[in-house]
Amino acid sequence: MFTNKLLTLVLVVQPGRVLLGMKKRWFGAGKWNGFGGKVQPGETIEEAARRLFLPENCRRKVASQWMHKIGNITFEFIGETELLDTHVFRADNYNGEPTESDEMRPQWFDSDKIPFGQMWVDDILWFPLMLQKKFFGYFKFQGHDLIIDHKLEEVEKL
Ligand SMILES: Nc1nc(NC2CC2)cc(N2CCOCC2)n1
Repeated sequence: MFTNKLLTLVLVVQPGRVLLGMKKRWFGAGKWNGFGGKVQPGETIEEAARRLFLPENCRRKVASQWMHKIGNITFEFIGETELLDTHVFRADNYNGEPTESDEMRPQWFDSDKIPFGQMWVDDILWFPLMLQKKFFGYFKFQGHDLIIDHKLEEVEKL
């Protein structure tokens, strides 16, 4: 019997570069990743993605279509009953200046120099899809560094 934890992940992709953040604490600390986290009770997945990515003073200024959903990845960890149901968005029209927070230290990376060695091990598998398509993914992990099984499927609609 599994329970689902709803999570968001926002990637800012611009011509030739991707914005990532160095996670400074808690789950995934020490890894580069997109921006996101837990969906709170009473908010939609999209509202959570905005809240977790946009600083409070910018939220009103950014139109709702500033991001679009491009993926949904389910992570299972052997021996654990909670699945991470992660909803992935791209925010290509974001032209703000990313600022460091308690959680994340932002940095731009050339698209051909993504630091996969310092990221979750699944990222190298789905990032190429994220740049072009929409996709469903499923990853079964043993611990946090070993992928036992995975599926990736490009889709027209999520
Ligand atoms: N890129 C990435 N890869 C993940 N892999 C699974 C842990 C093994 C999780 C994850 N996030 C989960 C937490 O919320 C942000 C995104 N983000």
